[in-house]
Amino acid sequence: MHGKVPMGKLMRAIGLMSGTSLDGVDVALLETDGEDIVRRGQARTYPYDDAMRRLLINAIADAGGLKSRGDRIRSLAEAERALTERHAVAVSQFFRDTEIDGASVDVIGFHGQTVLHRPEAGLTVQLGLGGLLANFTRCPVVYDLRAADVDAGGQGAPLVPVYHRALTSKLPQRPVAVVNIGGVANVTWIGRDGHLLAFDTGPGNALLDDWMARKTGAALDSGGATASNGTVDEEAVRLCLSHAYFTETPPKSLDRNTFSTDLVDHLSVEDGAATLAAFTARAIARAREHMPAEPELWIISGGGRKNRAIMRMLAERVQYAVVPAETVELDGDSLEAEAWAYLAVRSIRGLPITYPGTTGVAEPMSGGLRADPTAHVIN
Ligand SMILES: Nc1ncnc2c1ncn2[C@@H]1O[C@H](COP(=O)(O)OP(=O)(O)OP(=O)(O)O)[C@@H](O)[C@H]1O
Ligand SMILES: CC(=O)N[C@H]1[C@@H]2OC[C@@H](O2)[C@@H](O)[C@@H]1O[C@H](C)C(=O)O
Repeated sequence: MHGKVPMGKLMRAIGLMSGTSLDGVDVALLETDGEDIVRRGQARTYPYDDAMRRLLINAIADAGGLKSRGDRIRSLAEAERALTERHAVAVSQFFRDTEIDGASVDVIGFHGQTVLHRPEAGLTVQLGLGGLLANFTRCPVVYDLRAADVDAGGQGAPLVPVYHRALTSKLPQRPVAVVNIGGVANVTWIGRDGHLLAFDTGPGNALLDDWMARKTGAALDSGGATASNGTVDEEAVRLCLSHAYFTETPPKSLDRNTFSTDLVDHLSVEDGAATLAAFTARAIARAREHMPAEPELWIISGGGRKNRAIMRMLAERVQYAVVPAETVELDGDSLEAEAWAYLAVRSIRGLPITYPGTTGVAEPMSGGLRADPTAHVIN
């Protein structure tokens, strides 16, 4: 049942997200009309192995030399093919693990892997072969959802805000803030009338991950235990927060590698972790400087909600409650994958996915490319 679906009808969509932390493919099922109706289904994560992660790290390094978004220099072509195959495997594993019938899915929303994000130069590059994934999965695929926005002068990120609005439409608190703490952190502010303001706040966990890997060999600071045992170097945090990015008026977005751990290099593992956690939390709190009114609730999604140091430091600096997504019956691990399912349905229906308040485009606009499976050739 891959045919056309009339407006207003629910579609069954799969969302696929591979975020900046390079930890794996998040897969989620959603039933939605692309507007207010959102029925969240099952979700799973399929972690990358070391070889895939290394391929992506090399691709990100090589992407630094890209002049146009279509070029696939050095390791990029190999990484793009491997990434697409890994997503196809994740989809078939997902159908096996959840016993969902793949033929009942109307569309797949495919984020791909961001390897370069320089919207000021009109460039955002997500690896991912939509046509190949459509053929592997035998399902229509919507991909490249950021490109049209950047071509129209937008930031190309964040794209999840319109989904945040749908998810929070029934909550009594307004304005509400939804923060995703992944590799990078981003916030959506939703006003009483549904007005959206969204931007990347600063680092998420990427600096902390890099720090832990370099100092201890661990992939992350599990639960924020190391950061919780350290002392924040106030001067280093002050210097980190003196970066011009924080006073820039949104819309604005970041590349994973905009910030570095240089300013904490002289510290112990624990103090460095505490200082980086404080940098992330205070950069999020500083987002309030750009908001028209104080959010009455802060909902946190992404892996960073599991870092108790970041959560505590953020709660200390904002006026209202800071809660993990689960407190309001959302899933903080699958939210972005769900968003890509939602965005794919909006794309197919020609509904806007980006707005002046989210990416800075002049008018609300849709985006995304659609690839349908090609007919089987019978020899
Ligand atoms: N148990 C945990 N304790 C502390 N931190 C954690 C835990 N689990 C995951 N994280 C952090 O969460 C990050 C992954 O979060 P998430 O999967 O939301 O990011 P992402 O989607 O890849 O990134 P982005 O949203 O920036 O694209 C890792 O970098 C890791 O540091
Ligand atoms: C260019 C890019 O991939 N940006 C990501 C990244 O990861 C978090 C933050 O930076 C956000 O801007 C965005 O992802 C989310 C899912 C978004 O577009 O809403």
